[in-house]
Amino acid sequence: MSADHATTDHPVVDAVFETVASTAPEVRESLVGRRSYEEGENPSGEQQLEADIFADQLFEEALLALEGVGSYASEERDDVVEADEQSDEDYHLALDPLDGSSNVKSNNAMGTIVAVFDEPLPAGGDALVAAGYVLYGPLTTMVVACDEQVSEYTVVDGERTVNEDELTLPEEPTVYGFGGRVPEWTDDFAGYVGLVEDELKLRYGGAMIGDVNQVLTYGGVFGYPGLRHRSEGKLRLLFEGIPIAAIVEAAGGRSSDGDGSLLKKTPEALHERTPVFVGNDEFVERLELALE
Ligand SMILES: O=P(O)(O)OC[C@H]1O[C@](O)(COP(=O)(O)O)[C@@H](O)[C@@H]1O
Ligand SMILES: [Mg+2]
Ligand SMILES: [Mg+2]
Repeated sequence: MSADHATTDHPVVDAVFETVASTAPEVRESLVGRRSYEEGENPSGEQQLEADIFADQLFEEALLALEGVGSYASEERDDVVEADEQSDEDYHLALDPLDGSSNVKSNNAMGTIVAVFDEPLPAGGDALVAAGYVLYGPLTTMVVACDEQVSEYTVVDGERTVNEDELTLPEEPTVYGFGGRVPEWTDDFAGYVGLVEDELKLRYGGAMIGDVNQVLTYGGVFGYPGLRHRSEGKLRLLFEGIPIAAIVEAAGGRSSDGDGSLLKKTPEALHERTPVFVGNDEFVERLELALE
């Protein structure tokens, strides 16, 4: 990190997150009047809100215009979009423009997830250079992980200010949140949840970014498991799993697909899904033992 700790040693990464921060207020404002569903579905077969599509277009335009950004992929579109000019040095971006967008209707927290790779997409954790997210909560905050360092910013009027430049998971975990309907959980996973319930407090908001941010703040574990009728779970490896894994691991925690780190995985297809678990070491390790 550079001396003021606000930026990284990668100018394009800095430009990407500055642009994400400067776009965030517009995304927030755009939610007014865009809370209804569109006719179509996204490539994962989920209904899209007008806000999902609007945010995707805003980020695509703003980020592809940056020098050094070679391509843009998002949860809301089938294929990768390439920049007009290409170079071997380019970075490639994977975004979940609105994570937890079903929370827009009920006015609960949601986020934007950004992953920066140095290889064309789909790429795996070994090609990840930086990852971050914006959380649209009572405040707008942004967390960025790069070079094993995690910083948290407050975003006001599109400008980011550092709150914490060495964010780490608290050593004494207190919260957990798991997605999927309980009858859809496997017996092994349900058994693990029984143990977690004895030690931690349930906090589940239905937007991965909100739920993961709680784990980063209070310590604990978040997961969206493989389900009885969908063993790959719900979350997308490229747009959700890999970036969140990178942030939590850089903050001193651990990630897993139930078997090993999500950062060891490379998606074969852009919209591939995976079970996702992140949090304090001990809870993710026990999860892997429970699912063995
Ligand atoms: O409503 P469920 O099944 O608990 O699912 C919640 C999960 O789905 C998601 O909303 C999926 O993300 P999108 O809103 O980007 O599709 C996650 O943020 C969240 O963890
Ligand atoms: Mg999402
Ligand atoms: Mg989304």
